[in-house]
Amino acid sequence: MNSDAVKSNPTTPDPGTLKPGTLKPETPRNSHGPAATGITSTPEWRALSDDATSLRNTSLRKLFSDDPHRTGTLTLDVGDLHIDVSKNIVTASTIRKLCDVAQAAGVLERRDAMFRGDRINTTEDRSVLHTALRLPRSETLIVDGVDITEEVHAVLDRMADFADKVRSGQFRGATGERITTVVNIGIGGSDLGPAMVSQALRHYSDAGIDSHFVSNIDPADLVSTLANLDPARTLFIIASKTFGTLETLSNAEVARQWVIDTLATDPETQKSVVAHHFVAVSTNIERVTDFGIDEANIFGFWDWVGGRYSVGSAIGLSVMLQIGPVHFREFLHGMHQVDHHFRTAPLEANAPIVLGMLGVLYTHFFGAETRAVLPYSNDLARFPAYLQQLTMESNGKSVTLDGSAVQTGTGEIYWGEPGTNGQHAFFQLLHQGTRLVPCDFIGFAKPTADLHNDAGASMHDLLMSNFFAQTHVLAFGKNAEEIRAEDTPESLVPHKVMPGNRPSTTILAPALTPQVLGQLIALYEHQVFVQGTVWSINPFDQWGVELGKTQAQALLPLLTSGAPGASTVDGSTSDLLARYRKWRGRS
Ligand SMILES: O=P(O)(O)OC[C@H]1O[C@H](O)[C@H](O)[C@@H](O)[C@@H]1O
Repeated sequence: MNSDAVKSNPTTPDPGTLKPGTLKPETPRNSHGPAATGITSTPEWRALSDDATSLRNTSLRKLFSDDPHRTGTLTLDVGDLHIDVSKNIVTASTIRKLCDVAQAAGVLERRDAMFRGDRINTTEDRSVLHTALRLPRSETLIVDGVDITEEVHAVLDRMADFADKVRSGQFRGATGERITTVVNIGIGGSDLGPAMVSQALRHYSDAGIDSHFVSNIDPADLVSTLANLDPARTLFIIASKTFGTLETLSNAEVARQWVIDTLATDPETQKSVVAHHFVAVSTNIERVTDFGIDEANIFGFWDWVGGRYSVGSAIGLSVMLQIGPVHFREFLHGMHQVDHHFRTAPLEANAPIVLGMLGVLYTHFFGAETRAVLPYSNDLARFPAYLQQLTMESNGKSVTLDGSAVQTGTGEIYWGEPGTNGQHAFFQLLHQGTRLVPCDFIGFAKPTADLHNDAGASMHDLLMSNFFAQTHVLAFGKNAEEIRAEDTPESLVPHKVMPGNRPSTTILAPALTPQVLGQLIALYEHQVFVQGTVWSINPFDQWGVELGKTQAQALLPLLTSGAPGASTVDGSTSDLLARYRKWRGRS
């Protein structure tokens, strides 16, 4: 390994440990061993590594004063999104090097393979075609002899027809009442996407339909949701790709009983009551019909749509019912705009590539382990949670596509809260803590609704002044000299120093419309793809969640009785189970 490679090795001790005030990052703490093969042994990676070494010794203050045109060059535009990356610790030359690495990793070839429908999800032998869900009707995509666009639009048309009927009152409950409440029962990708979008686009709700989302196996979720609902006016959507998920099926069974108990006057009417109050979204028609939902009430999708990539499929039915087919199509159009951009924009202007690669840069060369996503929009409160599944279930992997151990860190940890709430909670650590946390700030010029305080100030302006102030302060801070100039007692100066040099990306859009939300989602989806390719992992499987599920099934009998099987669990779990049984009044 030459000296350049040593510099790029994330496990090589770095003399510049993180000191408050300079934010020189400590060596990344991942322990994946020396980077001997794959992307980290390419000349492109070494060039990036050299650049990162000098970047770690500079500051955003210096970068801004060295290049007055910096902001002009370090911005990207995609659809309605204006993305300012100038407050990242990079130069235009770094962006070129990041793009070189992406190219060397085969991002472009793999991207084209994904859009073509190649089976790039190799561990499940599946195509990855969530991008086909938002193809316009006019664009043909044939995979394995099947006209994918036609299939997609056939389902969209059925959804639209159903949505129109429910929204207009043509489709009614078993007793003839209008449907005014929709409860989506699903979990993971069958919940987080529609729940997030439903909240984000609540101001597009125009047919008097109230949406609820039940996901947790914790009965508190279903109980609290059903408490104030009228079954005669409620439609349940059972959303599950596999229709085999314990949480969803248990909640669905209880909901079905609740409806039958109230509305089915005799056993003869049960079937028709279920048909009036239950529809399903799934790829598994057989299981849905076994559950008792009529085939006519099933909206299908395909195994080439990953759960966490499925909000543009029939999984979005609850959203379509709420905002209507026209706005739902605008949402899909926004996603398609970013798909098109990802396919066609030159590397350095390609927003998903640049943003995904910034995450790679901070992960490998700045010791960052997390990325905060901070929407300055209360309507986007669930966006960070949605992104957690999208990004972490996708890229939380430690073996490469060929099954060997990864030689690099993978999977940024995503977290966040809407602004300004986060400012009053964890921003202290962002500003003065010892960790480097790259932040994505997302804001909108126009409010969904505005109010004015006694001084006549627009509350949306107050929100957005915080949005702009935070990225400025994170980047430039306030040094000791500036603090002393304010007559601060010397003993307080070190406490008040704001180190600055904390990177952030600003995503600004005109308004939170269905189209803009679609753009935001696709922007993050494709970042995940870019990173997964560079790390040589499969972002489209999720084997790691299976063992916990089977273990829970195996443990279930031990929650009731300590008898046979107790000896098969470890001492800690066994003690905890005994205490649980005791507190539940069991033997
Ligand atoms: O849609 P379903 O088949 O019910 O799956 C719901 C969720 O459960 C699983 O555990 C997966 O980890 C998720 O990727 C998936 O979205």
